[in-house]
Amino acid sequence: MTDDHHEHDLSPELTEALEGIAEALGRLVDPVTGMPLDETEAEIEVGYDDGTVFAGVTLGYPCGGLAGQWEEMAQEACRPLMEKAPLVGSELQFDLFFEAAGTEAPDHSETLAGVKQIIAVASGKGGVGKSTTAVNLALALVAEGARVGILDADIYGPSMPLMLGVKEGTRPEVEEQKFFVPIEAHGLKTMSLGYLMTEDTPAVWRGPMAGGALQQILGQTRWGDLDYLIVDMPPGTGDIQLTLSQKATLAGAIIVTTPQDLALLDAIKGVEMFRKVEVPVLGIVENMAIHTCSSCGHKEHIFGAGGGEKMAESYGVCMLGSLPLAMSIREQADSGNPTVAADPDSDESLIYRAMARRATAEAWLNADDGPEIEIV
Ligand SMILES: Nc1ncnc2c1ncn2[C@@H]1O[C@H](COP(=O)(O)OP(=O)(O)OP(=O)(O)O)[C@@H](O)[C@H]1O
Repeated sequence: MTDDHHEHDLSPELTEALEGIAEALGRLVDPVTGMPLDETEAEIEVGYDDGTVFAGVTLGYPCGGLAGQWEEMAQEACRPLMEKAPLVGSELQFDLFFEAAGTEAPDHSETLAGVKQIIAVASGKGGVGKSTTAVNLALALVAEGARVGILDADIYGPSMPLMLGVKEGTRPEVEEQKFFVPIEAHGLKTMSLGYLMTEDTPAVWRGPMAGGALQQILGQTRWGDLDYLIVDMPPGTGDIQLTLSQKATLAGAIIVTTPQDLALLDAIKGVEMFRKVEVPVLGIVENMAIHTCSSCGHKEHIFGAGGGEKMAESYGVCMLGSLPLAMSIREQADSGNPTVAADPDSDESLIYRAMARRATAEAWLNADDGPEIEIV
């Protein structure tokens, strides 16, 4: 697509050269999806003004961490054209943009109207590090350039207030007697059952009532404009999880597992549950997969290597990545400053960021194929 802003003053040679630039950009292979831009819904815009070629690529997932790589790829692909008449002597200014695809959700309440995609983070069983992963993935999306909210729907142990360093006893503001205002932490809009529970209430929220409570908290929070709302689901694959998946129009689900056989079997149940309700599984995260010895740095697959990968392959889902069992991940989460917020360029943070890009890229590709899924 050629920007027609200045087209009337462009010579036919210049117009042709700019079209060549657009074509060269269209052939670039997106490092995250592995697809040439031409085969995706990426938008390419090219314009020219006073010795500068302006080129922009808009992707459907946030990708700020790869902006430098894109710049190099674009400059290299366009160089042959930039070195030839009529562009020789001009400069190429390249910009990478992001625009999340919206999920059509006519049944959504007004509070969710500004939310483009809801993504669930789930696990087949408890204790695999689902909440830690959900929080770090949400922060990773912020680091990549998205507006993100997170709903802690873990009724059995809402750990988010602690993990995000929200002071005990902080309660969300209530507007018009029925809307919660999310609490901001580390650049995220957050809402948790933990903000509403007191020592006496947990029992009331659990069990059969929980599904309704979650539904209510999801719909009664004024999320505002968000690219992604991450829902940290309760562990397991029972009725509560199913209800939430059916009632909210989910753009996709991410499943967290550890590499042990039993956890993997439970993760398979998770994949099957989402498939049953036609929610696309965006991928599997393998957590606590490798142990690094804190004194000698030796790395070991304590539960055996490749379990998550094999499972992902045999179920036709994407393996988003593996996280090590790392003292830093636990300590940072437990002290209210999760890894990606504490050190966005550490090795572990880069893994979370790559996984976040890949998962949202999957959601983008899914949004392209055919009709939106709507379950009521
Ligand atoms: N990769 C990791 N390395 C080290 N510790 C981790 C890692 N991931 C999570 N943990 C730690 O494991 C514990 C359990 O994690 P978390 O609360 O995220 O699990 P969960 O699956 O959400 O649990 P539940 O289902 O009980 O809510 C926490 O103390 C957390 O800090």
